Amino acid sequence: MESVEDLSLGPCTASQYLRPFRLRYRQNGISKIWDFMRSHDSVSILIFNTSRQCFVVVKQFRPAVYMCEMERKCPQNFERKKQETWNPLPNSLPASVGVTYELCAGIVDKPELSLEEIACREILEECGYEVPLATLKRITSYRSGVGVTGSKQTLFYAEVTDEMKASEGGGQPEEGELIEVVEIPLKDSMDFAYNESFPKTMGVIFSFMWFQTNVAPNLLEN
Ligand SMILES: Nc1ncnc2c1ncn2[C@@H]1O[C@H](COP(=O)(O)OP(=O)(O)O[C@H]2O[C@H](CO)[C@@H](O)[C@H](O)[C@H]2O)[C@@H](O)[C@H]1O
Ligand SMILES: [Mg+2]
Repeated sequence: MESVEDLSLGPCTASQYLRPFRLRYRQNGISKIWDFMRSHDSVSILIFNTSRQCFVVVKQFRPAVYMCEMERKCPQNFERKKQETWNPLPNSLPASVGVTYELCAGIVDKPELSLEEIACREILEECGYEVPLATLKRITSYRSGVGVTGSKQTLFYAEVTDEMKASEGGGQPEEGELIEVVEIPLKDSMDFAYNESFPKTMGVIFSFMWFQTNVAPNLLEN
């Protein structure tokens, strides 16, 4: 699917996405420190296409996932030899080890927009469906990466039909996004959720299960 080449690893000294800090504190009289990162909150959306009885999810290359595999297979690349410079990395792993299945999602980085507005924009940009704001259903919110970022993720549900398809989706090319839209038939969805050979986020697994309990029993048999 993807080709990833010319890799090199460098230090992250200033980022608009991640800001590392160390907190010193005393808890019940005991002095402690904790290292953490500030990152954006996010929204994600479980999309179900009723015309085709399938979930609409996205698939994309995630550098963080790819580099976990890199560290597992070639730990020497993470040695802090010349941390202040860019160290070239061998092209030893296929890009596919860093590709994950995810819910359509986006970071919350526009204070002037509501979470629902951000969610609707992401659905259009990434998956190509025009979803009316009022039809979006909030499922719940939860904390992710509680040891490191603790950021809040809010999960929505959107029902779409083929008639609501306005574009191919795929993300914003000007932001470098390269997203594949994938349809998972409802009948295969629980097998997919538990099949570890399809790397995926917890959001996919949880929301597919939520659907089984909360939506599937109300679907008309056809
Ligand atoms: N660390 C980084 N380095 C460089 N560029 C970056 C970056 N983070 C974001 N970007 C840029 O900002 C864009 C953000 O895209 P989205 O708003 O779709 O968020 P995304 O779905 O990637 O992650 C959001 O949603 C998922 C799913 O909830 C969360 O896991 C995730 O933390 C949250 O950012 C990326 O395409 C990229 O251009
Ligand atoms: Mg996204």
